[in-house]
Amino acid sequence: MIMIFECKDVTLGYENKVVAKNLNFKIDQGDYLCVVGENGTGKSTLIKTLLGLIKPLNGEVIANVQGKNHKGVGYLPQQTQAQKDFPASVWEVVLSGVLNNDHRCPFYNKKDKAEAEKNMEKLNILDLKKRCYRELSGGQQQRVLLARALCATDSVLILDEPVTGLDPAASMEFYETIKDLNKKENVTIIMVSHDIKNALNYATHILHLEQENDFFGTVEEYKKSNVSNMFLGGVAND
Ligand SMILES: Nc1ncnc2c1ncn2[C@@H]1O[C@H](COP(=O)(O)OP(=O)(O)OP(=O)(O)O)[C@@H](O)[C@H]1O
Repeated sequence: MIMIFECKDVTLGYENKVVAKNLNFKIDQGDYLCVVGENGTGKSTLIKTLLGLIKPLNGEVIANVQGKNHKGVGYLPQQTQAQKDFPASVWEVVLSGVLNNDHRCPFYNKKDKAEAEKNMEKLNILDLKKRCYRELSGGQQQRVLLARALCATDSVLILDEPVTGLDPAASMEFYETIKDLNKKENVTIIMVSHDIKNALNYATHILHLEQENDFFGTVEEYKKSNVSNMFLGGVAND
């Protein structure tokens, strides 16, 4: 098993504010982890910490992230209204995914363009190439952002509440796409979600953040745990 992330006794938070304490968990290549929990329990703070955007207040975060062509993680942030209105073409949005620490030159080369095209094909959005991003539906926008994220990595995707605002059909389509990337291409998935039912359907592991009562384990272990019983009130066994 190739370890991708490991948190050892990690305390998450900001200056003078502890958000979560004593987190211990490990994510291996090919895992599909859903991070669940009530509002404000630190899910987004954990994501920022895994991405290295903020440092843990205590403990150790070990990251072992390597893509095929690029280093790093593909990241799909929570979309703000301003991002939804971004005035660029689909092609420009996807292509910008290749820009990372290793890419110091502001121009795109042939390899970059081939990578962007390949990921658009994979996500079935080649026909949207010339469209303006802000004129797309929510589901189409998420596919564009996913193609963009895949330009940054082919090994780890981090998604923060990716189906928020999508209708049920678009949500299911999105989940199926993520499932294919995980199962067929062994992409490690870390997804923050409030959609617990689908988290339990698709994930291999659950990290439930709750003050003083965090849980980490497989979906099967989670379904049997006290944390899930209290949180779900029976959904786990539906
Ligand atoms: N930049 C920041 N500085 C200080 N405190 C912050 C900052 N960002 C978030 N917080 C606080 O940290 C706590 C955890 O926030 P976080 O966004 O990680 O929770 P969450 O579980 O993702 O919530 P939600 O489900 O509502 O998205 C909250 O109390 C929040 O107010």
